[in-house]
Amino acid sequence: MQFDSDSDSDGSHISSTPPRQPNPPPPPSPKPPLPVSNKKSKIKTKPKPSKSNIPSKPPETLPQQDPDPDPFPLASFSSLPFHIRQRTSEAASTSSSHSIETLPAGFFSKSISFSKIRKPLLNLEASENEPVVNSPKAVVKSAKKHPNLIGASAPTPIVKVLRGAGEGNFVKLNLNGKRKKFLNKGWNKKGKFGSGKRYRNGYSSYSGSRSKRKKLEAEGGDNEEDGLDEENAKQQEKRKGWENECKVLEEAVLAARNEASDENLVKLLKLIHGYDSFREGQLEAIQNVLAGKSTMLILPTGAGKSLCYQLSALILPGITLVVSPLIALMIDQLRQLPPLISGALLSSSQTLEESSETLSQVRQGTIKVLFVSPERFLNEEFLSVISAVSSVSLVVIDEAHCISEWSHNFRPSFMRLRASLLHKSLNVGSVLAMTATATTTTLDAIMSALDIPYTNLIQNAHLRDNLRLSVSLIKNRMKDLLALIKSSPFTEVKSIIVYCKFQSDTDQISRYLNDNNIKAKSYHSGISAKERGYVQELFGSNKIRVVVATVAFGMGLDKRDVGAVIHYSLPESLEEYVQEIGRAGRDGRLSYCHLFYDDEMYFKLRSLMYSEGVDEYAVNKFMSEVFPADKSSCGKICSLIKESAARRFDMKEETPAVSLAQKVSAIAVILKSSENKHGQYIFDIPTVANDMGVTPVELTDQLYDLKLKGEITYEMKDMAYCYRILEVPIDFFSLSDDITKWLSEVESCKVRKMDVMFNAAYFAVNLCDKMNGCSSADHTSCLQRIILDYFAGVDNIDFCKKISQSSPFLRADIKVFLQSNSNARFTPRAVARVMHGIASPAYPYTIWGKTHFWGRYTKVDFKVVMEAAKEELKNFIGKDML
Ligand SMILES: Nc1ncnc2c1ncn2[C@@H]1O[C@H](COP(=O)(O)OP(=O)(O)OP(=O)(O)O)[C@@H](O)[C@H]1O
Repeated sequence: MQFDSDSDSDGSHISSTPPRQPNPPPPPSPKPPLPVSNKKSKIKTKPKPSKSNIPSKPPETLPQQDPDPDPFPLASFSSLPFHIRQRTSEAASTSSSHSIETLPAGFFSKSISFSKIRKPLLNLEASENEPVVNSPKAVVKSAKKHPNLIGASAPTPIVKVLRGAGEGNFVKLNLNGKRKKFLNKGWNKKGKFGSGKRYRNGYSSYSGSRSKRKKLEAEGGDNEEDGLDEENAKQQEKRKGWENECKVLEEAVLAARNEASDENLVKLLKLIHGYDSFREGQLEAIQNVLAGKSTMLILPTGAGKSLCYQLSALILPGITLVVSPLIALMIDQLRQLPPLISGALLSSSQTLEESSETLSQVRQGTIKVLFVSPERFLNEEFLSVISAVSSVSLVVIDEAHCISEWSHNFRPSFMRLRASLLHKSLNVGSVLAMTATATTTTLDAIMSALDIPYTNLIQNAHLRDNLRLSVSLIKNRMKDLLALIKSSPFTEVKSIIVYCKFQSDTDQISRYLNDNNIKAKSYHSGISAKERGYVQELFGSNKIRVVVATVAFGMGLDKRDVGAVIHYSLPESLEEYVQEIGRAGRDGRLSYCHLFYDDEMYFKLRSLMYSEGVDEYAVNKFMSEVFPADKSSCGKICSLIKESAARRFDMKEETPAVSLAQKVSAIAVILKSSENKHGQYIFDIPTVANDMGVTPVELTDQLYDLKLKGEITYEMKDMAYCYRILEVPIDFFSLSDDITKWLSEVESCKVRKMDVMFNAAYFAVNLCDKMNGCSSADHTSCLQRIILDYFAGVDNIDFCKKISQSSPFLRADIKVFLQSNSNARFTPRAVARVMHGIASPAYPYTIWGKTHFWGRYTKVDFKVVMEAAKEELKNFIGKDML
């Protein structure tokens, strides 16, 4: 659950299942209450939120317009405890020093595999954005034994793509100028290349000729003998050729391993990738890594960062781990791995069997590059397998900006990837952090977390110069877009991406474009994974010309001939803008990036920046949920139930549960500690685990075994974050204060990014003196300068101040609002949200959207509105109450 999804009105939104009264909650007490809740009973008794109250981020002034969720949600339950530690502990950053420890994925390895069973393959953002999650409630029903039970109940297709495992791993390799097909397999365990028998054109054709010979013999065709001999000779020649190529490669790799000279590396580059030379930054990065120097690599999008770890991995003796934020990205990178480099991926969307198989390959040393999600990386089982088996030569942190909360895409689980963990626990040779978008602040955070010295920073300009940038004020929305696409140079462009902020816009626009004879499809996280894959495929094969997408599209997309990127809505930051325009022109050809902007969208998006914030009162409330009042709670495993809807399996009863209980103690305990609803037993995993004296993972293991045997089926409900309390903080108030300040800084940082983005667009259109190549249709020069300044930390981007810092009627309006809703209780933030038209669970649009103050003050700074609300609330309910 994200903070964006809740209100702070009574602080309860921070709790896992806030009360969802139709009416606003009571006002906050002057001091946030100390923790008093009994966690266990709360978990049991918490009401399930009604659907209408499920928190929403969208601006409810336009109810259909749901901004697509950030693929990297800012904060979650799992993240906050983490930050608690970050803020309060000077100690080493391993999980054991946390006040609480979000239980690592390994701890719940079995339960994670359950969640996979429930997830469709390409529900990528969802599955990967789930941090350390367990489902504490399960519904168990004894099942009919059926041989296909698991298959039937486990529809998830295999995500792992183990190279060399089948046809799917065919990759074309340009070896010595010739393009040939291989069944991938490069290095074997001894560090030698695989034998020629994996060469597809070798043995398969060879055996083909044997069968042909048999057939001919049977037919008594004497005259064919000569032809067969000839064919055999050809095949043997081919095989020899392959063996020679292997030898050449092997020698090249060994030469580069012995001496990472420019010459040796260029030779290898040619052999492996078929390129004649390195691009800027690549050679230096590879040489650094091979010399064991941890390196920070900042290269523009599409500049070829992946190649740096691919080649290094081939040369280095041990395994290379690549930590990536999204499964889509991992799959894409795995596909792009040259065939001689054996690769696999591990993610929380795999079944137990799949991940076990991969881990066993890792144990055997047959995997050279392993892609892994950050959650998986922090999994205890994974860490122990990796540290026990292979030497880890290199850890690559892709999209490394996710480490920093000051980036546009903060991913809490990335933050736990710290030098101390990588070097102490895994004895990693070196770390390669890569990103295309990092401001100086973000860079500082990454480099300090990963202990990378500034001498090892390789940085190149942030924009490719084949991108032509332009901006205009949008007036007639879709008509302007259509006119643009139908005008030169866009009219000549084959593949176009149109980025929108809201899902509903993407559907509407794609319909509109199709109506106007432009083949388009929409893409956002609200459509099914299958459909998304289909759209991507259509676009990839040029069967549609335009994809109208939210931020969900494009990460990891390496369609080289995207000729234009159009921003229909203002991106939230220059980082996002740079990332998205980076999808264009990856083939090096001149490509066009047009940005539409307008004040209204800016105000709306700016207001949304405040939808995630929380107040100290809310933080306190959250803390009292996290840490039960019982001081002896150290070591206890607790859970906070997520609001996500439960999924159901189709369950049929055969063996009565009581009979099963006689055989299996877990079931006996479950029957005792669960309520039976329509034949289903609903229980709390941590509670049952505690009753049994086992860990939740042991319990879920047992359940999984029973499921494999077909004894039970079950589904997980009320997803929750599980954590173990390591230490109850002594000073809740200062801790809350720290957390609140931190959250407020993060919020301000996001708002600032939005302002900078708007100001850049405004400057290009209104203030640029149109020199240095800029014109009314081409803003490349000034935008490039603004972007470079921004990433370099030059802070001169306050060109215009559209947001008001005061309003004559604000106080009066707030007063009227409070008076007319005197039965409701508000915090200043809650009032400001109403005035900005931001819905929250306690103040949903369905109720509060009707007030005519809803969204009235989006042009006035949120903080100014909050201050005014605070003053009015003081007058209204008395000074002491705030
Ligand atoms: N030295 C090179 N010469 C020619 N092409 C190259 C070279 N290095 C990489 N490329 C190609 O450039 C394209 C983009 O590379 P890659 O996907 O690694 O970019 P990236 O920096 O990771 O981009 P992003 O940040 O957008 O993911 C790929 O098709 C790759 O094969």
